[in-house]
Amino acid sequence: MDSRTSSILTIAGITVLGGVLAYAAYFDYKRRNDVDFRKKLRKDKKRVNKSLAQSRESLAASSSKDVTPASLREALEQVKNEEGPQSPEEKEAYFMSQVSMGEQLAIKGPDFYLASAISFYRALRVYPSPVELIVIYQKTVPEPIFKMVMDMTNLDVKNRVEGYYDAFPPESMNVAVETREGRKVLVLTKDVASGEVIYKEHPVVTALDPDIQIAGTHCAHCFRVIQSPMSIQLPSESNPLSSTFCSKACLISNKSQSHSLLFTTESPLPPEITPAAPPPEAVEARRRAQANFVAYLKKEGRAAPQLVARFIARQVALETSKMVEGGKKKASEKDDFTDAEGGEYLLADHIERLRYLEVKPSPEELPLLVNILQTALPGLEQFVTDERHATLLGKMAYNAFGVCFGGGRDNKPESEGRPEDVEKSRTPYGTSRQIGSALYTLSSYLSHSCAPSARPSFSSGTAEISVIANRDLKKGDELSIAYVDVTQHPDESVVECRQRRRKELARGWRFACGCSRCEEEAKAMSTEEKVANAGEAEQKDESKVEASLSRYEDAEESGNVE
Ligand SMILES: C[S@@+](CC[C@H](N)C(=O)[O-])C[C@H]1O[C@@H](n2cnc3c(N)ncnc32)[C@H](O)[C@@H]1O
Repeated sequence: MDSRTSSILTIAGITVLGGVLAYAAYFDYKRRNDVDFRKKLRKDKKRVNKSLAQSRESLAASSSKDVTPASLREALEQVKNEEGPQSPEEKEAYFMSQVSMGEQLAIKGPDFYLASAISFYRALRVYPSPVELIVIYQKTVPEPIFKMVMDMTNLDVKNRVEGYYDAFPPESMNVAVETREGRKVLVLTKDVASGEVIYKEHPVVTALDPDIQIAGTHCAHCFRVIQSPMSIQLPSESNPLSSTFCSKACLISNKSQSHSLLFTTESPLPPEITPAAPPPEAVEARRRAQANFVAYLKKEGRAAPQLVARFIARQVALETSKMVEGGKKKASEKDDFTDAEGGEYLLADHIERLRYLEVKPSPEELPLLVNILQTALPGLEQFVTDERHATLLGKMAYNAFGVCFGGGRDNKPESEGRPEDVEKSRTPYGTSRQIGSALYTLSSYLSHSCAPSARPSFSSGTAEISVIANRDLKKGDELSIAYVDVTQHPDESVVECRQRRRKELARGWRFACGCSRCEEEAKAMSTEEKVANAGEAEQKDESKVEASLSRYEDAEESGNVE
């Protein structure tokens, strides 16, 4: 690995070490708002003493000048196996004790450099802004020690980055992610029979279509049809989107994942560490920020901005829940997104790897979202930069599924925009028949075919996706679904059906379909052409696909990441 690759890897992976860093905002908030905070920190001596003892042990184990890659690997494993501090207070105390230990050991000379590096590395693992800390280390820590810290960081990041597709997806999903012809695809890990459910997956985030949301006919969390006596609504001041829930369980999940942060004035921190009630003007500012964002969502009528907002809120919620002892992911939360085996990978790891379309967000959108985060907890706004926001929108546009029950509905209001601007989601029934959109981790990798080997189904009556085999399939076969309606309609010829679906694919996902059906139909058409002059239609068809594609060519090159 050359030094450039290594530093890119470090920068890319460093946020992984630090998680979403919600507690950075929390530190900041507490420092500014809670005078007792520092006093409490000083009292928390127990954890400090424990980590000092750990550092003394490492010191005894490594008083040698010969630091080999094997000893660095061993040191990394040791640190990773240690039980780290949990709460923000513990993290801060631990951080300070490890930095001070690192400094003292560094002064003792080269025999103690590895032990010193271990301490600095421990501090780095809990610091809210690791990249910033590395810059400080570079200027202040002796060079050989700094190099050891960086070697450990790179090794950890490399293991995590490279090991991802070994751990994900879990074996129980019956598929693996493989790269074929430069694309990531899902490949079966066992034989399946036609009609068999290959895997099921819960969504990461969902957003009902606006008309359904207003009608209150479906649960805003799981999408289940509401049985009227069961419907639950929050008071209107905490429910600006007029969400209806099918059960208390869905209401609680939705609130804890995203609703509370985005649409209520409740504290975004766990009750154990909720600071004193904010002043009325701060509550009012938060409510205004939410109302403005909701007005924007209603005006736009698109799913992607809501999916992005809910995704960011969910990440914040996952991180803040870890701020209290025992607050790691609860068993009930586990199935809500496809967990990687070993549990080392976070929601951010899964989403980070998804490809995205280059999109131009409306300039209004980010400031509105930032305002919601900032008024909920000052400091949270740091998590969404322009680039991150555009990338997330592009990920939603590229990967979201349209959720359709049965064959889908036929009362969705017509979109007013130009066909090429209409938001598209992946569904074999067509976006016009969906009730809402949902993003899944594993299913994001499903590729398209006009003669698909599998189909998405929502047979549980919720947004949980089941992927079902369309025919008998063998281990090693690639799974494909139809992103668009590929059935030939009664009023369409083969040529027209081919043209319609290829145009939709080019507009929505920016590729020219090369599936076996498209190729066979093209061949058959060139024969027909001689007989019935159908070639004209074919040429028109291809030129339309080409026109759609060339419009997006630049974006395709820069927007799709591996
Ligand atoms: C939602 S992503 C699917 C995951 C993607 N294959 C990956 O590498 O991560 C959709 C993109 O996959 C690619 N894709 C899917 N099916 C394809 C196909 N049949 N032929 C060519 N590209 C396809 C296109 O670039 C499309 O925009």
